[in-house]
Amino acid sequence: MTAATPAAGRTARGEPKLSVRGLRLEYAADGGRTTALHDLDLDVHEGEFVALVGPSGCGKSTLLKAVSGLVEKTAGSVVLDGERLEGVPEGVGLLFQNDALLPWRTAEDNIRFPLAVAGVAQAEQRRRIAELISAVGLTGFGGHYPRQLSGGMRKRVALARVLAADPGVFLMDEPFGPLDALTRERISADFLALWERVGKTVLFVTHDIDEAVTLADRVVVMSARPGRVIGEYDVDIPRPRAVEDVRFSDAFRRLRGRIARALHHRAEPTA
Ligand SMILES: Nc1ncnc2c1ncn2[C@@H]1O[C@H](COP(=O)(O)OP(=O)(O)OP(=O)(O)O)[C@@H](O)[C@H]1O
Repeated sequence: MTAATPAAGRTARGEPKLSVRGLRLEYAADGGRTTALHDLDLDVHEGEFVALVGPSGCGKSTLLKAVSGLVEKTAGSVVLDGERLEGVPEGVGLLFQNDALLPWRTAEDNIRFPLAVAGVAQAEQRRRIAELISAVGLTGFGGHYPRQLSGGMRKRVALARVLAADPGVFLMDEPFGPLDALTRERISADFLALWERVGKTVLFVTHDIDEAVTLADRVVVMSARPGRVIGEYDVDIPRPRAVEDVRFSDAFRRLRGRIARALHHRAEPTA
Protein backbone atom coordinates (compact mmCIF):
# COMPACT_ATOMS: atom_id res chain seq x y z
CA MET A 1 0.00 0.00 0.00
CA THR A 2 1.75 3.16 -1.04
CA ALA A 3 0.70 6.74 -1.47
CA ALA A 4 1.81 7.81 -4.93
CA THR A 5 2.00 11.19 -6.61
CA PRO A 6 0.66 11.65 -10.15
CA ALA A 7 4.21 12.24 -11.31
CA ALA A 8 5.41 8.95 -9.82
CA GLY A 9 2.51 7.06 -11.43
CA ARG A 10 3.20 8.60 -14.80
CA THR A 11 6.84 7.68 -14.77
CA ALA A 12 6.17 4.13 -13.68
CA ARG A 13 3.35 3.35 -16.11
CA GLY A 14 3.88 5.41 -19.27
CA GLU A 15 1.48 7.99 -20.67
CA PRO A 16 -1.81 8.19 -18.79
CA LYS A 17 -5.10 7.50 -20.54
CA LEU A 18 -6.60 10.62 -18.96
CA SER A 19 -4.55 13.52 -17.70
CA VAL A 20 -5.86 16.61 -15.92
CA ARG A 21 -3.40 19.46 -15.39
CA GLY A 22 -3.75 22.74 -13.51
CA LEU A 23 -7.54 22.54 -13.67
CA ARG A 24 -9.34 25.54 -12.29
CA LEU A 25 -13.06 25.92 -12.44
CA GLU A 26 -15.04 28.92 -11.31
CA TYR A 27 -18.82 29.19 -11.34
CA ALA A 28 -20.64 32.51 -11.55
CA ALA A 29 -22.85 32.65 -8.45
CA ASP A 30 -24.91 35.47 -6.89
CA GLY A 31 -23.06 38.18 -8.76
CA GLY A 32 -19.74 36.75 -7.51
CA ARG A 33 -17.68 33.69 -8.34
CA THR A 34 -17.33 30.32 -6.61
CA THR A 35 -14.02 28.58 -7.19
CA ALA A 36 -14.92 24.90 -7.24
CA LEU A 37 -11.55 23.49 -8.37
CA HIS A 38 -8.11 25.02 -8.04
CA ASP A 39 -4.92 23.79 -9.63
CA LEU A 40 -6.06 20.19 -9.78
CA ASP A 41 -3.75 17.55 -11.27
CA LEU A 42 -4.84 13.95 -11.81
CA ASP A 43 -3.77 11.05 -14.01
CA VAL A 44 -5.78 7.92 -14.72
CA HIS A 45 -4.08 5.05 -16.54
CA GLU A 46 -5.50 2.65 -19.12
CA GLY A 47 -7.62 0.00 -17.40
CA GLU A 48 -7.26 1.64 -13.99
CA PHE A 49 -10.16 2.08 -11.57
CA VAL A 50 -9.71 5.33 -9.67
CA ALA A 51 -12.10 6.36 -6.90
CA LEU A 52 -12.36 9.99 -5.92
CA VAL A 53 -13.37 10.91 -2.38
CA GLY A 54 -13.58 14.29 -0.69
CA PRO A 55 -15.74 16.43 1.56
CA SER A 56 -19.19 17.40 0.37
CA GLY A 57 -19.04 20.35 -2.02
CA CYS A 58 -15.30 19.98 -2.74
CA GLY A 59 -15.86 19.76 -6.49
CA LYS A 60 -15.97 16.01 -7.25
CA SER A 61 -18.96 16.28 -9.56
CA THR A 62 -17.51 19.44 -11.06
CA LEU A 63 -14.35 17.53 -11.97
CA LEU A 64 -16.36 14.84 -13.81
CA LYS A 65 -18.42 17.52 -15.54
CA ALA A 66 -15.25 19.35 -16.60
CA VAL A 67 -13.78 16.12 -18.03
CA SER A 68 -17.00 15.38 -19.90
CA GLY A 69 -17.28 18.94 -21.24
CA LEU A 70 -20.54 19.70 -19.38
CA VAL A 71 -18.98 22.74 -17.70
CA GLU A 72 -16.37 25.08 -19.10
CA LYS A 73 -12.89 25.04 -17.60
CA THR A 74 -11.58 28.38 -16.33
CA ALA A 75 -7.96 27.24 -16.73
CA GLY A 76 -5.96 24.08 -17.20
CA SER A 77 -6.23 21.11 -19.52
CA VAL A 78 -7.84 17.71 -19.84
CA VAL A 79 -6.07 15.28 -22.17
CA LEU A 80 -7.55 11.94 -23.26
CA ASP A 81 -5.41 9.51 -25.27
CA GLY A 82 -2.94 12.32 -25.91
CA GLU A 83 -5.60 14.69 -27.32
CA ARG A 84 -6.62 17.85 -25.50
CA LEU A 85 -10.36 17.77 -24.85
CA GLU A 86 -12.58 20.74 -25.63
CA GLY A 87 -16.37 20.60 -25.49
CA VAL A 88 -18.22 17.29 -25.11
CA PRO A 89 -15.75 14.55 -26.08
CA GLU A 90 -16.39 11.20 -27.69
CA GLY A 91 -15.03 8.19 -25.89
CA VAL A 92 -16.29 9.23 -22.45
CA GLY A 93 -19.26 7.43 -20.88
CA LEU A 94 -21.24 8.98 -18.04
CA LEU A 95 -23.20 7.31 -15.28
CA PHE A 96 -24.60 9.77 -12.78
CA GLN A 97 -26.94 9.35 -9.79
CA ASN A 98 -29.93 9.89 -11.99
CA ASP A 99 -30.20 6.88 -14.32
CA ALA A 100 -31.52 9.10 -17.17
CA LEU A 101 -33.30 6.24 -18.96
CA LEU A 102 -35.77 7.07 -21.71
CA PRO A 103 -39.12 6.21 -20.07
CA TRP A 104 -40.89 5.45 -23.35
CA ARG A 105 -38.34 2.81 -24.33
CA THR A 106 -38.00 -0.69 -22.93
CA ALA A 107 -34.82 -1.76 -21.16
CA GLU A 108 -33.62 -3.38 -24.39
CA ASP A 109 -34.35 -0.30 -26.45
CA ASN A 110 -32.57 1.93 -23.95
CA ILE A 111 -29.51 -0.29 -24.29
CA ARG A 112 -29.95 -0.32 -28.09
CA PHE A 113 -29.74 3.47 -28.29
CA PRO A 114 -25.91 3.89 -28.41
CA LEU A 115 -25.61 0.85 -30.70
CA ALA A 116 -28.11 2.33 -33.17
CA VAL A 117 -26.39 5.74 -33.03
CA ALA A 118 -23.09 3.99 -33.82
CA GLY A 119 -24.72 2.30 -36.85
CA VAL A 120 -24.30 -1.26 -35.54
CA ALA A 121 -26.19 -3.77 -37.75
CA GLN A 122 -29.54 -5.07 -36.40
CA ALA A 123 -28.40 -8.67 -35.86
CA GLU A 124 -25.28 -7.52 -34.04
CA GLN A 125 -27.41 -5.11 -31.96
CA ARG A 126 -29.60 -8.04 -30.85
CA ARG A 127 -26.56 -10.14 -29.98
CA ARG A 128 -24.91 -7.33 -27.98
CA ILE A 129 -28.14 -6.45 -26.16
CA ALA A 130 -28.71 -10.07 -25.10
CA GLU A 131 -25.11 -10.29 -23.89
CA LEU A 132 -25.37 -7.02 -21.93
CA ILE A 133 -28.75 -7.86 -20.38
CA SER A 134 -27.24 -11.10 -19.13
CA ALA A 135 -24.01 -9.39 -17.98
CA VAL A 136 -25.91 -6.93 -15.76
CA GLY A 137 -28.23 -9.63 -14.38
CA LEU A 138 -31.46 -8.56 -16.11
CA THR A 139 -32.30 -11.68 -18.08
CA GLY A 140 -36.08 -11.79 -18.58
CA PHE A 141 -36.56 -8.04 -18.07
CA GLY A 142 -35.45 -6.70 -21.46
CA GLY A 143 -39.03 -5.97 -22.54
CA HIS A 144 -39.89 -4.01 -19.38
CA TYR A 145 -40.23 -0.24 -19.34
CA PRO A 146 -38.23 1.74 -16.75
CA ARG A 147 -41.39 2.35 -14.67
CA GLN A 148 -41.81 -1.43 -14.36
CA LEU A 149 -38.31 -1.86 -12.90
CA SER A 150 -36.93 -1.26 -9.40
CA GLY A 151 -34.34 1.47 -8.78
CA GLY A 152 -31.55 -1.11 -8.76
CA MET A 153 -32.77 -2.66 -12.01
CA ARG A 154 -32.95 0.73 -13.70
CA LYS A 155 -29.39 1.34 -12.58
CA ARG A 156 -28.42 -1.97 -14.19
CA VAL A 157 -30.05 -0.89 -17.47
CA ALA A 158 -28.16 2.41 -17.31
CA LEU A 159 -24.94 0.50 -16.71
CA ALA A 160 -25.63 -1.79 -19.69
CA ARG A 161 -26.31 1.26 -21.85
CA VAL A 162 -22.96 2.80 -20.92
CA LEU A 163 -21.27 -0.56 -21.61
CA ALA A 164 -23.02 -0.69 -24.99
CA ALA A 165 -21.49 2.65 -25.91
CA ASP A 166 -18.11 1.08 -25.09
CA PRO A 167 -16.41 4.33 -24.06
CA GLY A 168 -12.67 4.52 -23.44
CA VAL A 169 -13.29 6.07 -20.02
CA PHE A 170 -16.22 5.65 -17.63
CA LEU A 171 -17.06 8.64 -15.46
CA MET A 172 -19.31 7.58 -12.60
CA ASP A 173 -20.74 10.03 -10.08
CA GLU A 174 -22.10 8.22 -7.01
CA PRO A 175 -23.88 5.89 -9.42
CA PHE A 176 -25.24 3.64 -6.69
CA GLY A 177 -25.82 6.45 -4.18
CA PRO A 178 -29.63 6.57 -4.13
CA LEU A 179 -30.09 2.80 -3.65
CA ASP A 180 -30.81 1.07 -0.35
CA ALA A 181 -27.80 -0.54 1.37
CA LEU A 182 -28.48 -4.14 0.33
CA THR A 183 -29.27 -3.32 -3.32
CA ARG A 184 -26.23 -1.10 -3.39
CA GLU A 185 -23.97 -3.86 -2.12
CA ARG A 186 -25.36 -6.34 -4.66
CA ILE A 187 -25.03 -4.00 -7.60
CA SER A 188 -21.51 -3.00 -6.48
CA ALA A 189 -20.54 -6.67 -6.34
CA ASP A 190 -21.95 -7.32 -9.83
CA PHE A 191 -20.36 -4.18 -11.20
CA LEU A 192 -17.00 -5.12 -9.69
CA ALA A 193 -17.15 -8.60 -11.24
CA LEU A 194 -18.10 -7.07 -14.58
CA TRP A 195 -15.33 -4.50 -14.37
CA GLU A 196 -12.78 -7.15 -13.42
CA ARG A 197 -13.74 -8.90 -16.69
CA VAL A 198 -13.73 -5.90 -19.04
CA GLY A 199 -10.99 -3.84 -17.34
CA LYS A 200 -12.21 -0.40 -18.45
CA THR A 201 -10.68 2.87 -17.30
CA VAL A 202 -12.95 4.26 -14.57
CA LEU A 203 -13.08 7.50 -12.59
CA PHE A 204 -15.63 6.91 -9.84
CA VAL A 205 -16.87 9.56 -7.41
CA THR A 206 -18.16 8.43 -4.04
CA HIS A 207 -18.48 9.86 -0.55
CA ASP A 208 -18.15 6.33 0.85
CA ILE A 209 -14.57 5.33 1.72
CA ASP A 210 -15.55 1.65 2.02
CA GLU A 211 -16.98 1.66 -1.48
CA ALA A 212 -13.86 3.43 -2.79
CA VAL A 213 -11.44 0.91 -1.24
CA THR A 214 -13.59 -2.08 -2.21
CA LEU A 215 -13.77 -1.17 -5.87
CA ALA A 216 -10.71 0.86 -6.81
CA ASP A 217 -7.08 0.32 -7.72
CA ARG A 218 -6.29 3.79 -6.38
CA VAL A 219 -8.18 6.18 -4.14
CA VAL A 220 -7.65 9.89 -4.71
CA VAL A 221 -8.50 12.26 -1.86
CA MET A 222 -9.57 15.83 -2.57
CA SER A 223 -9.33 18.83 -0.27
CA ALA A 224 -12.33 20.91 0.78
CA ARG A 225 -13.35 23.49 -1.82
CA PRO A 226 -11.61 24.71 -3.86
CA GLY A 227 -10.88 21.07 -4.61
CA ARG A 228 -7.43 19.79 -5.43
CA VAL A 229 -5.77 16.43 -4.93
CA ILE A 230 -4.23 16.07 -1.46
CA GLY A 231 -3.53 12.34 -1.36
CA GLU A 232 -3.41 9.19 -3.46
CA TYR A 233 -3.52 5.66 -2.09
CA ASP A 234 -2.87 2.49 -4.06
CA VAL A 235 -5.27 -0.26 -3.00
CA ASP A 236 -3.02 -3.24 -2.66
CA ILE A 237 -5.78 -5.82 -2.26
CA PRO A 238 -5.68 -8.71 -4.75
CA ARG A 239 -8.37 -9.23 -7.39
CA PRO A 240 -10.82 -10.67 -7.97
CA ARG A 241 -12.28 -9.19 -4.79
CA ALA A 242 -15.38 -10.43 -3.05
CA VAL A 243 -17.32 -7.36 -1.92
CA GLU A 244 -18.76 -9.14 1.10
CA ASP A 245 -15.34 -10.36 2.36
CA VAL A 246 -12.90 -7.66 1.39
CA ARG A 247 -14.05 -5.28 4.15
CA PHE A 248 -12.93 -7.64 6.87
CA SER A 249 -9.29 -7.82 5.82
CA ASP A 250 -6.56 -6.01 7.76
CA ALA A 251 -5.30 -4.39 4.57
CA PHE A 252 -8.75 -2.91 3.99
CA ARG A 253 -9.07 -1.59 7.54
CA ARG A 254 -5.61 -0.03 7.55
CA LEU A 255 -6.13 1.72 4.24
CA ARG A 256 -9.59 2.87 5.22
CA GLY A 257 -8.11 4.47 8.35
CA ARG A 258 -5.39 6.25 6.39
CA ILE A 259 -7.87 7.68 3.92
CA ALA A 260 -10.25 8.77 6.68
CA ARG A 261 -7.37 10.55 8.44
CA ALA A 262 -6.35 12.27 5.18
CA LEU A 263 -9.94 13.41 4.67
CA HIS A 264 -10.05 14.87 8.13
CA HIS A 265 -6.50 16.27 7.88
CA ARG A 266 -5.27 14.22 10.78
CA ALA A 267 -1.67 13.09 11.02
CA GLU A 268 -0.81 9.43 10.44
CA PRO A 269 -0.05 7.55 13.67
CA THR A 270 3.68 7.02 14.10
CA ALA A 271 3.43 3.40 15.19
N1 LIG B 1 -23.91 25.34 -11.46
C1 LIG B 1 -23.31 25.86 -10.38
N2 LIG B 1 -23.32 27.18 -10.15
C2 LIG B 1 -22.69 27.71 -9.07
N3 LIG B 1 -22.02 26.98 -8.16
C3 LIG B 1 -21.98 25.65 -8.34
C4 LIG B 1 -22.63 25.02 -9.45
N4 LIG B 1 -22.43 23.67 -9.37
C5 LIG B 1 -21.68 23.48 -8.25
N5 LIG B 1 -21.43 24.66 -7.65
C6 LIG B 1 -20.63 24.85 -6.43
O1 LIG B 1 -19.33 24.29 -6.67
C7 LIG B 1 -18.86 23.60 -5.51
C8 LIG B 1 -18.55 22.16 -5.89
O2 LIG B 1 -19.78 21.47 -6.18
P1 LIG B 1 -19.80 19.93 -6.61
O3 LIG B 1 -21.20 19.56 -6.84
O4 LIG B 1 -18.81 19.72 -7.71
O5 LIG B 1 -19.23 19.25 -5.27
P2 LIG B 1 -19.23 17.70 -4.84
O6 LIG B 1 -17.89 17.45 -4.23
O7 LIG B 1 -19.61 16.85 -5.98
O8 LIG B 1 -20.36 17.72 -3.72
P3 LIG B 1 -21.22 16.53 -3.07
O9 LIG B 1 -20.24 15.53 -2.51
O10 LIG B 1 -21.99 17.21 -1.98
O11 LIG B 1 -22.09 15.96 -4.17
C9 LIG B 1 -19.96 23.76 -4.46
O12 LIG B 1 -19.60 24.85 -3.62
C10 LIG B 1 -21.19 24.09 -5.25
O13 LIG B 1 -22.07 24.91 -4.51
